[in-house]
Amino acid sequence: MIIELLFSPILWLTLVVVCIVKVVPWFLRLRQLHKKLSGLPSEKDFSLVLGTLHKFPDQNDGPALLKYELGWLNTSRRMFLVWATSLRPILFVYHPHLAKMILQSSEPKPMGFGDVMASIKPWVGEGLVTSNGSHWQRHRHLLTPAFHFDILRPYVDIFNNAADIMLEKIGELADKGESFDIYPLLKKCTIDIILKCAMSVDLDIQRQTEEVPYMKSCERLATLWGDRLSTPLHYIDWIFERSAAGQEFMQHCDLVHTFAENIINKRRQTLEKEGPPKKRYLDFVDILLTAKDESGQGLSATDIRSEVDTFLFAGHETSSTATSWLLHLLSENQDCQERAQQEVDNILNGRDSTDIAWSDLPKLEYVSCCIKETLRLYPPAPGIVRILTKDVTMDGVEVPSGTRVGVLLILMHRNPEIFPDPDQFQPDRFTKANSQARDPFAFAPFSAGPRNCIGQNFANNEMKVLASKILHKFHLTGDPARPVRPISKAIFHSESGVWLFAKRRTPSHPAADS
Ligand code: HEM
Repeated sequence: MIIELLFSPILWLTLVVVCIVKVVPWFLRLRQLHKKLSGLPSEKDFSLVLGTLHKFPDQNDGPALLKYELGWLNTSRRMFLVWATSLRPILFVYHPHLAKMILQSSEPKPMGFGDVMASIKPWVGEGLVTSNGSHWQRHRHLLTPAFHFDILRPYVDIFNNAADIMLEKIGELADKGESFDIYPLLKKCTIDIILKCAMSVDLDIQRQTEEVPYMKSCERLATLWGDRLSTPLHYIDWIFERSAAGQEFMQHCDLVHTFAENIINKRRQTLEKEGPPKKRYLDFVDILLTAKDESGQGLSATDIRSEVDTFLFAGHETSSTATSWLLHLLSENQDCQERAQQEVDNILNGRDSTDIAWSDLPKLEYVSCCIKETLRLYPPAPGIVRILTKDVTMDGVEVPSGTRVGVLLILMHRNPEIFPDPDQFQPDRFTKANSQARDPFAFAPFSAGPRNCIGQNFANNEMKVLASKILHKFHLTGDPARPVRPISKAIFHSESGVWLFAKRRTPSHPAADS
C-alpha cells in the first residue's frame, strides 16, 4: 500500500504543486532576507543548521559568554547580527542612536517559540512585562497611578524597617568574622518590601529560619527560565513540557500561582467586608481589584493573578541583583565606598535615628552615582527585544519587517565610544556635569520610551535606602576565595553569589573630621 502510494503520480504531483506554491516562494524570501542583511556586521563563519550560534561559547560559562559578546564591539561599535539557525536573524544594537529607534517605537515584544518573554508566560501570564497591544495599554494605564510619588513616599518607612532586619542578620554574620553571600539576604529583604508595599502583606520572610517555598520556587523558576533560553530544543513547548526541567517549571508555577491567589483572595475578602480603602491613594492590589473599564467590566481573575505574579517577580529580583552588584563593586573600590559612607554619615550626623528619610533621597548624590555606575556595568535586565512590524532602515541597511531587534544594554553600556575606560567603576561619570552632554539613550538600565520600567522610581529609592543603611553600619571587603561569576541569561547576576566580609564601623562625624 505504502509502496503503491510512493509511486502514485497524484502524490508526486501534489508535492510538486506544494513546492511551487509554498516552498519555493518561502525559500526565495529567505534568500532575499539573507541578501538584505548580508551588509550587517556578523560572524563570517556561517553554518547552514546553526546559523552563527556555533560561535557562542558554552551558554553556562557566563564569563566566556560575556567576553564573546563584548568582542562584538571590536567588529562594530553599533550593531551585530546573529543568525539563530539559518532561519531566524536577531539584530543586536548597542549604539544610542539605534537603541532610540527601537525603544521609542511601539514595536511589540516577540512571542514566538524561543523568545525570552514567551518562555516566562506560563509563570507570569499576560502581565505587564509580557503583554502587547491593547491589553498592555489598558493595564499600563490602570497601574501607572500605583507608582505616583504620593504612593511612593510612605514606602520609605517600609524600606527602612526591612533594611533594619537585614542589618541584624548582617551584624550576626559580621561578628562571626566569616564571609557570607549577601545576595540571598537582599532577595529576602526585597521580597518582604514588595509584598508589604504593593500587596499590604506582611510575611516577615527575612525572619523565617526555614526555607520559604515561595522564594525557592521563584529562584528555581528564574534559573529554569534562563536554562530554557540556552537550550534550543526546549524552545518547542511540546518537548519542554515533557522534559524534567519543564515538569519542574510547571510544578513551581503551580506553587507561585497558589501563593498569588491566596494574597488576592484575602484582599478581596477584606475589600468586601470593609469596602474600598479609606486612604487617599489605592495601592497596587487595590487598583487591580477595583478597576473597571467604561462598560463597568473589571479585570478577570487570571489577569489579576498575572499582574501579581509579574510584580512580585519584577519587583524583587532586579533590585536585589542590582544592590548585590553595587556592594560588590564598592567592596572592590574602597575609595568609592568611603566617599559613599561619608555622604551617608553627613546626612545622618546628629540624628537619633539611622533611618533614611524621603527628603534625604535627593541628597544622596554620590550614592546615586554609584548605583547608576553599577547599573551601567551590570544591568540586571541585560537586553530588551522587539520584533519589527515594518521595514526599518538602520545605518543604511533596510532591516525587514519580522526581524527581531535586541537592544543589548550590556554592550551599549560598555561601548568605549560613549563610556571611555568602560570596564572601570567610575561613579563620577554620572555627576550632573559629566552626564549633560551624553545621549539620553546611552544609559538605559530601566529601558526608555513607552515600555520603560514602571517600577524605576520605586527601585531607585529602595536601592538608595538599602545601600545607605548597610554602608552606614558596615565596612565591606570582598572574599578573594569566592569571586563573582557574572552570567547573563534572563537576569544578569552572579551565579556564585556575592561573598563579602562585613566589619562594624563607627560613622565619622564631619565636624570632628574637619
Ligand atoms: C534595579 C531594578 C530594576 C531594573 C534594572 C528594571 C529594568 C527593567 C527593564 C529593562 C524593563 C523593560 C523590559 C522590556 O522591555 O523587555 C522593565 C520593565 C518593567 N519593570 Fe522593571 N526594573 C527594575 C525594578 C522593577 C521594580 C521594583 C518593579 C515593580 C515594582 C518593576 C516592574 C517592571 C514592570 C511591570 C515592567 C514592564 C513595564 C511595561 O512593559 O509596561 N521593575 N524593567
